Amino acid sequence: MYVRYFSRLLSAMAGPRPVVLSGPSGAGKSTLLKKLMEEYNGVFGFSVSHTTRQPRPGEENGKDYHYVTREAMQMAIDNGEFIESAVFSGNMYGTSKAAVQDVQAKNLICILDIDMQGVRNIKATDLNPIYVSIQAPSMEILEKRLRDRKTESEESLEKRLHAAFVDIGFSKEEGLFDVVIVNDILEVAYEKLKVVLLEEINQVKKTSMSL
Ligand SMILES: Nc1ncnc2c1ncn2[C@@H]1O[C@H](COP(=O)(O)OP(=O)(O)OP(=O)(O)O)[C@@H](O)[C@H]1O
Ligand SMILES: Nc1nc2c(ncn2[C@@H]2O[C@H](COP(=O)(O)O)[C@@H](O)[C@H]2O)c(=O)[nH]1
Repeated sequence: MYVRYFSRLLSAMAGPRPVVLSGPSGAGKSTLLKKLMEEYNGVFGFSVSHTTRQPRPGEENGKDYHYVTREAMQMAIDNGEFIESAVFSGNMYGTSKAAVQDVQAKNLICILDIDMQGVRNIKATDLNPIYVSIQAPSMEILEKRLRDRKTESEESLEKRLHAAFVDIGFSKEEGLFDVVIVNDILEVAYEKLKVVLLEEINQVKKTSMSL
């Protein structure tokens, strides 16, 4: 009984486990993440990554990403400011230590939206997140979603589809992800995601109620 009590106490003190959302570009990670943030106000916090890609219309510096030059990003990486970084579709992306700490300091569930290289790099850290892979139902549907989003040039689209092909193979690797969710019907995928995160959501709600 005491063992269970102390292990619960220790896990509450450690704060909620972060969540890694990964999967091909266009699979629906940002869409699902946005729904979580809207439904659970004050439960989740987004780890704002750095990137060297240009902002898309509607994206905000400091909210969607920290948009930086290659030189600034490389310097920060060399200074040890990042827990992981990767080159994706010709641009640099990375999770700074500060991005994660900012969210964890508020005792929120930290969500990282990162590519497969990031997943492998995070595995080598002590972050201990829940790893969720979001997949589209097929390559054809993925391509249609990416084209319809109208954010990519033909060149960028080709690179992203190639990365997606590799990603789909890796997502089947034993033990890499805690769960793989196929995002076909959005509401169904969202319900599945909530079930996976329920324990952490309840922990944050309970802690904030007792404060
Ligand atoms: N279940 C779904 N059914 C139909 N369209 C969807 C579904 N989920 C997402 N979409 C649409 O597909 C497009 C890609 O989704 P989203 O931008 O969330 O993908 P992503 O995985 O975050 O991509 P990236 O890694 O490039 O940021 C968006 O236009 C979104 O509205
Ligand atoms: N390894 C990392 N990957 C990241 C990070 N931030 C985003 N990403 C991934 O990049 C691609 C493309 O994103 P987009 O916004 O240009 O469409 C996508 O798979 C993201 O998950 C990061 O900090 N590290």
